[in-house]
Amino acid sequence: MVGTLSELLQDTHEVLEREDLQEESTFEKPTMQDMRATPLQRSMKVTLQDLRARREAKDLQEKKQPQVKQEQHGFRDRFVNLHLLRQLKDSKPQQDGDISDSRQLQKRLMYLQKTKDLHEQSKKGKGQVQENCQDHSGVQSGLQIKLKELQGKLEQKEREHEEVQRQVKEMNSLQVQVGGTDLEKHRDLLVSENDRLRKELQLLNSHLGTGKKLEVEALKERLTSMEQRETEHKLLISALQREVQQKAERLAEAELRLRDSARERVEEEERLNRMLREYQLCNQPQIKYMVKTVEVDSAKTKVAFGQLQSRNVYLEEQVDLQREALQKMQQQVQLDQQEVSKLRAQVKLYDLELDKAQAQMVQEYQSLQVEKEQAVAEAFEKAQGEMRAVHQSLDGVRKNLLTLQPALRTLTHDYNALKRQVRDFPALLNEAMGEARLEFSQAVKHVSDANAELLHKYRKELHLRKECNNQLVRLRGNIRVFARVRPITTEDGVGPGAENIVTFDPDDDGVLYVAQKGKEMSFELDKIFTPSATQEEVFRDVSPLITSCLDGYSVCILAYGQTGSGKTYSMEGIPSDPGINQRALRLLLSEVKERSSSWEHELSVSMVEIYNESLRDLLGSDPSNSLEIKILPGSVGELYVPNLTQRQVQSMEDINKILELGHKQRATEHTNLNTHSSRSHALLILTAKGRETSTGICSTGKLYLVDLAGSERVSRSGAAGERLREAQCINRSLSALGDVISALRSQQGHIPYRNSKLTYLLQEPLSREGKALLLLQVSPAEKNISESLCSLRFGDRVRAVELGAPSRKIEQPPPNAELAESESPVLRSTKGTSLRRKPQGSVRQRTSPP
Ligand SMILES: Nc1ncnc2c1ncn2[C@@H]1O[C@H](COP(=O)(O)OP(=O)(O)OP(=O)(O)O)[C@@H](O)[C@H]1O
Repeated sequence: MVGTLSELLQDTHEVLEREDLQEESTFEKPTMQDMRATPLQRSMKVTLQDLRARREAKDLQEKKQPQVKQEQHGFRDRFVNLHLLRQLKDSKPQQDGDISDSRQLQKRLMYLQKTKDLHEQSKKGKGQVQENCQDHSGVQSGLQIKLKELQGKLEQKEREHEEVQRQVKEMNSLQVQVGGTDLEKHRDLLVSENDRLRKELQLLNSHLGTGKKLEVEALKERLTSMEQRETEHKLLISALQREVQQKAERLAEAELRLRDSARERVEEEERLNRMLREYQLCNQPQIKYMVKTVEVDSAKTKVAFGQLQSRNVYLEEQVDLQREALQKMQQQVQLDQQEVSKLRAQVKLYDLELDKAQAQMVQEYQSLQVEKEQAVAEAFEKAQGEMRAVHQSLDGVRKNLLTLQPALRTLTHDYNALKRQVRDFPALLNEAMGEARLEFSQAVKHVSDANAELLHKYRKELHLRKECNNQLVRLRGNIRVFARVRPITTEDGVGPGAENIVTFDPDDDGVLYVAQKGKEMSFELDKIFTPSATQEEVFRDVSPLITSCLDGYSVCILAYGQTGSGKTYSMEGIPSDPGINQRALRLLLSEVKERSSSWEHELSVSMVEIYNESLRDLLGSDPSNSLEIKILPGSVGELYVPNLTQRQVQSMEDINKILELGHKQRATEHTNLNTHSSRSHALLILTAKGRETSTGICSTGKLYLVDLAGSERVSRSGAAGERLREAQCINRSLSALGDVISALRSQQGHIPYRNSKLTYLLQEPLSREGKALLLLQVSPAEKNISESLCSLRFGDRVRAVELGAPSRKIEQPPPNAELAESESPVLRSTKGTSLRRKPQGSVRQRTSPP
């Protein structure tokens, strides 16, 4: 039994080790499937492993059952052997009372021995069951206590065994005293058998002692690990409980047999008593002697027997107690069995679920396998196709390579050559760049030289063209048209309206551009003065015309333009920078001086104003007097202005006084457009009478310097009342001027000079006998664009007018010069200037202009 328990523990140890290994193998080496499995699959797998472990534990228990059965068979065999031995002993006939006593004693001894063995077996089985229960319930302390109790019981049994041995020795001594026969031989055999059994018992006891110690140590060692694996041990508990149940059954069977043997013992005693009585009846004397002896001995034996009986009763009580414990254990076992059945049912459920999960997993695995195989097959086919394509392209590439190799060689050759060229390229490039730069600079220089030369030639040609044009203009008698563009002033204000819209051609001083609504209009005139042109520059260009009056020409310079365009600035100028009027007088004075060696000149100046179509003498004592223009009596349409003041000028002082007086008397009024806007036409009329000292030829030239009134529209000036009338008069006179120009341009037979005082007064210079220059004053501001364009268009029309070759007015000296002088209207009167008179002897000589 001890060996069986050790083996059982060993098996348990091995099972646990196997489980450890399985756990290690399960948890340390997850397969690829585990890694790919879903959480449900993993949990199912864990459950499956748990169930497998439980099933293995169950299998182990089932394996243990044959061992237990084998042990049961061993017990049974031993019991049968003892029973046969007892029968064998019993089958020997008792020859005498001593033998019968000894047999009875031996029977008793055997009975006691059997009882002891059975008790020990039951005790061992019970102890084993208890140990197993304690072991598998995991209650170590209880196990140790039970172990100690068992050890105590074992010691007690050993003491009882020693007591029995002592009684046996006493029986042996009694037997020696009785003497030996065949029965004694049987008795010796029984004794020797008894000794052998005792030795076996001692051996078993020693095994039990050492085995128990080893088991306790092993159990202590295993206790920690068994606590950790409580769940797995429960399975073992159930298995062991089953084993306990079987052992309990076996114990019950042994008890039955024990009862049978007790009954047989009673029957045997009765049979022996009966035989003894019969024997006493047959052999009375011997029996008598023997009875005595037996009686003597029987008394002692009876005492021993009584003791043994009391002992037996005690043992039976113990057996009953053990039986009760056994019944409790059986109940516990039944409960455990119920638990086991529940667990089995659960296990079956788990098995079913496991089977289902396995089936599902297998199905999934198969479907996945199929998908995988399909995917692999498709990928394989695709890869094969791609491989084929790659092979084909590779073949093509190989062929191309073979064909391209010569080309590659040539390309390599070319590449090397190109590489060399590239290497040499920077040097070549630098060289070429240097040469190119040199050539380019030379070419640029050449071109710039050529350009400069061309420009020079162009300018020269332009100048010549101008000269020719001027010559032509002179020959044709065209009215020359100059334009002067004033700069932007503070009076133009700020903003878009004050933007400059006039630009110029840098190479041609006769072209001007006006930008209107994104378009650019060009105007070609005889000369254009930019805003930067000075009074001196303007005067320089008009001075030849001015000096021609000393030669007997009638010359007029008209400043035309809208209010504020700079007419007065150009004609009068400012004190620090005088205009054409003062400069002209100064020039004429200097010319007169220059020509004084051959010519005697007399310069006289008149200043008139045409205001509201009335002619007023600005140098007269009463400028408000209106003068009339009349035809000189006795002349052919020669005009003169009666009572017009003429002042001779011989010096700069005279000029300044005259101009100051005239300026002071000029009517100026405020308007919206110009704070000092001239509301009248102002005319400075210079008469240059000359006589050539050597020939006596006289010349009369006239210079009309006209500062016209503003040409703006009435609505724009905001005029009303008196101002409106002024504006209407101004416009009417300017309109008359335009009509005269148009008539002249179209070379009409009738020129409407008399339509206004202005044109009437300017009849001579605006006729074929005079020279005229129109100085257009232009405002560059965007807000004045319409007036500027009107002025420029007017200038365009004027420019087309051909007056014809001008004529000098010279007079041959009369035979009686004194008389002639006294009768000359020019020299005779300072009052009443003769504008045109043809006295006898005077001629108008057409000459080329100087
Ligand atoms: N070339 C110029 N350089 C500098 N300032 C100029 C120039 N032309 C005109 N101005 C200035 O423009 C303003 C108007 O000029 P100005 O009085 O001569 O105009 P206007 O045509 O005579 O006007 P109105 O017809 O009303 O008499 C003046 O202040 C004048 O000094």
